[in-house]
Amino acid sequence: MSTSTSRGSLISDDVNGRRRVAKGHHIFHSFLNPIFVFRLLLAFLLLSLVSILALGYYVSTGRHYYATIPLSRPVVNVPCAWPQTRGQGPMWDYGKYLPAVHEGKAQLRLDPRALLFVTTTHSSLGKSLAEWLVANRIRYKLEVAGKSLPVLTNEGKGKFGVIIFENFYQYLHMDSWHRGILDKYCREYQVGVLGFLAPQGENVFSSSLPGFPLSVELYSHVLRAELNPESRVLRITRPGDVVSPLGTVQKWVTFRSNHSTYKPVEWVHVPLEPLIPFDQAKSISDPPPVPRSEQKISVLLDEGQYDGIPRILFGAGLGFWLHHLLLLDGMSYLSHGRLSDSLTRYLLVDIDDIFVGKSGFRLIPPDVLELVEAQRRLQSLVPGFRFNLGFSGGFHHRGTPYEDEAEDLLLYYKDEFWWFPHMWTHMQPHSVDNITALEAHMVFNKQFAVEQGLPMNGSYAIAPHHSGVYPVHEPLYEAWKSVWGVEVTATEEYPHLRPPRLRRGFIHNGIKVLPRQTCGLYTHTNLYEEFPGGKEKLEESIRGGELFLTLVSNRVNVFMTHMSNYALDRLGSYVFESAVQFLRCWTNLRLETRPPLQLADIYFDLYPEEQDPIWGNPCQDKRHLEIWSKNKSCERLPNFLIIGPQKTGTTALYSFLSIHPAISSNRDSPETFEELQFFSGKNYQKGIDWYMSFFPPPANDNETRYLFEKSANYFDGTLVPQRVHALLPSAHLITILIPPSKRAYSWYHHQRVHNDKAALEFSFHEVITANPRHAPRALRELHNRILQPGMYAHHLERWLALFPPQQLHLVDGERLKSDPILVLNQLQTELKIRPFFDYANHLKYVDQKGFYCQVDSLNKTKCLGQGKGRNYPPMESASLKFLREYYQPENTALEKLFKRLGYPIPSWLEEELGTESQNNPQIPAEEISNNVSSHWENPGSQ
Ligand SMILES: Nc1ncnc2c1ncn2[C@@H]1O[C@H](COP(=O)(O)OS(=O)(=O)O)[C@@H](OP(=O)(O)O)[C@H]1O
Repeated sequence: MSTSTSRGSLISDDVNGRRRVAKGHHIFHSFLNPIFVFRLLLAFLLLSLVSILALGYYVSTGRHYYATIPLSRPVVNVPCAWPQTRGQGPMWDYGKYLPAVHEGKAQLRLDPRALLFVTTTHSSLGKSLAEWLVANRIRYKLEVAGKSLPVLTNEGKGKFGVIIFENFYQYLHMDSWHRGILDKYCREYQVGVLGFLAPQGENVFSSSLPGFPLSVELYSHVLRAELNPESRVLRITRPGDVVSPLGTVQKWVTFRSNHSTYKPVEWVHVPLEPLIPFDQAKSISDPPPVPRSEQKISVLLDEGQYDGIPRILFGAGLGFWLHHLLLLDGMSYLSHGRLSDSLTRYLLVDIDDIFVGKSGFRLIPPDVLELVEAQRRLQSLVPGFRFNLGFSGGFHHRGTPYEDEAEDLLLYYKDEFWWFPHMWTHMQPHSVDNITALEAHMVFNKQFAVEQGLPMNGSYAIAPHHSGVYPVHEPLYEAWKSVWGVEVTATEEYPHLRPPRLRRGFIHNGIKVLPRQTCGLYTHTNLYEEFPGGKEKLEESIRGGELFLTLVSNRVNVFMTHMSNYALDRLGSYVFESAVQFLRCWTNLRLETRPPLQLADIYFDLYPEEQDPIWGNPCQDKRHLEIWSKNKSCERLPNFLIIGPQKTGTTALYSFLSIHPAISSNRDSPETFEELQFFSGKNYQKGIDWYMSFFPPPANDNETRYLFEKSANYFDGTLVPQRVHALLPSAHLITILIPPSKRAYSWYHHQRVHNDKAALEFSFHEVITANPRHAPRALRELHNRILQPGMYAHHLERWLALFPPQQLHLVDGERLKSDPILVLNQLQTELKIRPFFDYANHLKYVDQKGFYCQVDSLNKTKCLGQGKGRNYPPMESASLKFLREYYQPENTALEKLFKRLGYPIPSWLEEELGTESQNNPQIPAEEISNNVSSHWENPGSQ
């Protein structure tokens, strides 16, 4: 039945379809009609339902939320003197002041490295200076001032391009001998000194600097600062404007001089009369008068005319953001450009999860239009700039109709942007161990990209929550390559999220991983007024703070943002437009952009040393643990390692330890047998999943068990200590030492058995006495490989630089041969292995072999193979004599090392040093560390 009104008539169809017409005067009577009342009620109910549905729609579209946000979004506003005055010249003509060129014509023999003198290793400015150098990848050597000087030259080359003093007074008060050496170095190698004048005393003072025609004054309050646009120091730094307030600096030192060697770099304005605190002013409408002020020099260049050494002096530390830039420029100036970096910075802004977000926090059509506009504005500042959009197709059209409309609009503008894939449903790849399942997710997303005709940037992908990129989940890398042909990704997590300045890149399994930066915006950071910690914090980050310094210090910047950052308040566009404008105002840096693959090539060309990763321990970082497969466990990593060196009895110790019921070794590798040689060779590139796969999975029986591995070439591998320390920082390290001459001889015979050409061609004596510079290559190499590992002290010091002595266990290899039972029993105690296993019942001396061998449960002996305990003629006395002399300095250092660590001196070492007749001096009890091992022969006690 339908109803309609027509000119006062009520026309209705009855149930039989006949049309009934009621005249107007009948209407009143109709009100009393119960059918009419019922209909009215029905109509009212219908109306209510429609209203509820309409309200529901309105609420779900997100428009309501949109209406609640402040009408005024933050508007980009970067005051800057130069854009307005450029070419018009009322202030300065900035057109004239191009970035200074610091490189001179002279060929300077200088390393691009800084020498940084700090007051103490914990002093705050010293720490900030070191951190800033690290962030800018500037190599430096840190020294505590007041101690002796480091070696300054190497083969006629200056080792440092600039000398920095955290406290310049320490340079001034250096003893004359050291000051003389340092100044001589600076003059001869044309190196400058950069110093900070730490304020001394509380009140305003004035004093002269000893030895210089220069006086300093201290001010506890300055009004504003500005740069000298004519300063030849300014290279990265551009005098953007007059700036205040001045960061966290409490006190300023200013400089005064009449000598022409001194030139201002930065000025501050100091008040001429005491300031009236604002709360004491009569009223807001009657603010205190602008105080009269005087300009003082706060950063000073000494051109070196006075004493031949150029210097740059800072009247305040890095608490004032501009000083970060001036420090870089100062180092560049004083090192004649040896410590200069390029002025180009690359910028890529990823918008992850372009379809992922809660309703109400998603883009609506005006946001999309604004995103396109913001991109156009950014393009005028960063040529070719495009937002890089990450998508999970499974979330497409999951918003309200209005939000879905925005996605349609975004896809309409698809060619304006770059696009890259996430997972289809935004799932975390580390939670899927099966490559096929991961590939299936990716294939869905790929189909989506094809259907939508997305202009894929190609070869770049990002994993949701960084999962699987680092710590590496091998199936992700494999699936990425097979489905998308991924060649580049990025993460914030390598080596760790914090501190951001230490984030680095690496290459794994053919995929280049770039470091990713954050701009302070996360999925929930959407409203300017509600920015966590206050909007001032965001402004500070943009205007000289963290975001600004990130852009300055990173040549390649890949930023992570999210879709919701471009909805609501559109903070994402605000932040990047402001940051880019601020950077352009205050620096001469040129911002450029490139697609990810090109960026990755640029990055690894700049930093080739970063290509090889250093695998960290996922269990040492809570965040890493969260994005690590539940099926992986750090219990599958070894507790201790036998690190070598080769030919010292490592196989014997390995096989004897393996008898212990609580100790398990790795399973054999098809290529390198019982040795995995993970940390020392190309296996390291295979990653930690590969390494862990050789160890038994955790047992369910609650029994404590100890895992270990032995690879005898770890001992002298250059990168090995660092790699082991990164993955196994609390591992115990066992090293076995025998006379280095004997080790060399054993290794020579080992090489002959393995048909090493040079070993077969040359006698042992010829090999060890070969000229390391002029001998044929094969001989030279053999010479080095035979002799190098015997530099015991040198190698042990490299391990000790990273591991505490308690984790290093030195085993006397001669004692291991003669009394392995004692050695193993003692080692169990040192390594705190439970339960104790008495080896007396499990090892037996076998005359035929000439060594101890295992005894099995049937009382049968099992000796090591023929390759261990070979028969070869004794070493010629001439070779022995040569080697004793060759190793003499190293053996002397080893003796000292033993004493330092609290070990008794083994008899073979005394023999090698020719000191066996002297009494082994008793080590005072208090010097003997817990590490003392009775498995060392102590001739003193014999
Ligand atoms: N119990 C037992 N059985 C056999 N051999 C023993 C044993 N204990 C120590 N040694 C000595 O170990 C030397 C081999 O050292 P490595 O096992 O470290 O060699 S390798 O680097 O793994 O190739 C080997 O060197 P060579 O004598 O030159 O063959 C042995 O002297």
